[in-house]
This record gives sequence, C-alpha cells and structure tokens, in this order.
Amino acid sequence: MRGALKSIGPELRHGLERQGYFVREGLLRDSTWREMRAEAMRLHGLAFEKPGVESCELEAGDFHAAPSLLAYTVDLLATLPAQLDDVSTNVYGTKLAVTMPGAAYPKHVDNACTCDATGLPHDLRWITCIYYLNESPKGGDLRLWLDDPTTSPRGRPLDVAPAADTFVAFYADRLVHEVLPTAADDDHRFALTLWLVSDFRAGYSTHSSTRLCATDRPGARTRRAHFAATTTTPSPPPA
Ligand SMILES: O=C(O)CCC(=O)C(=O)O
Ligand SMILES: [Fe+2]
Repeated sequence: MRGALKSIGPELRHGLERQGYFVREGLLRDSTWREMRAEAMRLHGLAFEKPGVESCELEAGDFHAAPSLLAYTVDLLATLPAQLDDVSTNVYGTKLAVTMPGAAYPKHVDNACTCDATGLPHDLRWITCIYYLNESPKGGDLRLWLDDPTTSPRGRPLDVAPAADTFVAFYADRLVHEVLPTAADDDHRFALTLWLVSDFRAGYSTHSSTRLCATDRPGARTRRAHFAATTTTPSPPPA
C-alpha cells in the first residue's frame, strides 16, 4: 500500500492547492480493498451514533480483526503528511463508518472552526482523506460543494461515487459536503476516513495580534452561503 499512497502525494498536493480537493479512483489492488472490506464487515457491530450510521475509531487493538485497515492507516501517515505542508505526522483522526441502506449525511464541514475564549481553535483537523470499500454502490454519492464563488455563491456540486478503491481528499475546515441517500436496497456503505491534523494551528497564531477565527478563515464565504442562519458556525459535523 505504501508505494501506491506515496505515489499520489504530488497530485494530492497539487489538487488541494489548486481546487481544494483531490479524487483518485483505483488506488490499491483489488485484493487489498477486498480484504479491507471484509475486515470492515467484521468490525461492524458498533454503537449507533446517528440514525443509519455506525462508526468506530480504529485502534492498535483492532490489529487482529483488521490488519489491512490498520496497514492502510499506517502507510498513509508514513507517506502523505511528509509531502504536504504543515501536516502532523503523528497526530491524526480516524473513523470507519458503516452506513445502512437509505441513510445520508446532511451538509456540513468537518471542522467548524470554533475557537475557545482566547481565540485558539478547538479542532485542528485540516485535511479529510476518505477511502471507500463498496463494490457496486447504489446512491450514497459524496457531494462536494466546490469553493467557487465566482460562478455561484454556493459553489458547484461535484458528486463522487463511493466505489471501492476510490480515495478523496479535501480541506476539512472549508469544503462543504454531504452524503446523498443510499438506495433502500443498497448494501452497507463503508468509508474509512483519516483526518490529517495541522501542526501549525491552521492559520491561528498565538504570536499574532490577528487570530484568524471562523469568520476570517479561507472558505468562510462559502460556509456562510451554505449556512446562512449561522454566521460563524455551520451545523456540527455528523461525527
Ligand atoms: O462517507 C462519506 O462519504 C463522508 C462522510 C462524512 O462527511 C463525514 O464522516 O464527515
Ligand atoms: Fe464530513
């Protein structure tokens, strides 16, 4: 896995810089994602966090049940942060989510950029990386609302099918996204998310008199256009 992940680094970096997201279909070998899917099936049976979605964090203790899911995590962290600016190589967030037929995620940004009283951020998640494990998905597209205020204040939607072996990355603090409902007769939908975390506090400087908070951060205009009722804080992320 490490070679495949390492090889997408330059394009990932370029995609994030130029358009705020990156999509790669066919990232790993068929046998690899099939193994990962089988492990995800075995791990499933976890507490419900919201209707129709179960999720868990992958931990070292899951190694016996999910060696390839953990190998993917380790390999991604060993290869991609080093090729991106200001991303921590040892702090990250992880979530394996299983979505039941018919379930969806509402529009949100993963990191709502809320700050504490001193202006420091609560959440340092910086780049969201999702890898899908679904052989023939029916619905359940990830809809990315691209940050393009020149064509429309709400941006353009880009729908990405959650097909097995597709990798998607975008900025966790600015790209508004949602998951469209999966079909009632769809299989379980598996998504393995890793959040790369900023190691420079993502634009918040403790030394600067200007502490950038939600309203000033890149993407604030798009967030406002999507979440008009809340001027600074969009709806909380689903998990
Ligand atoms: O599963 C997906 O496609 C995205 C899920 C999501 O947006 C999230 O977990 O924050
Ligand atoms: Fe999300």
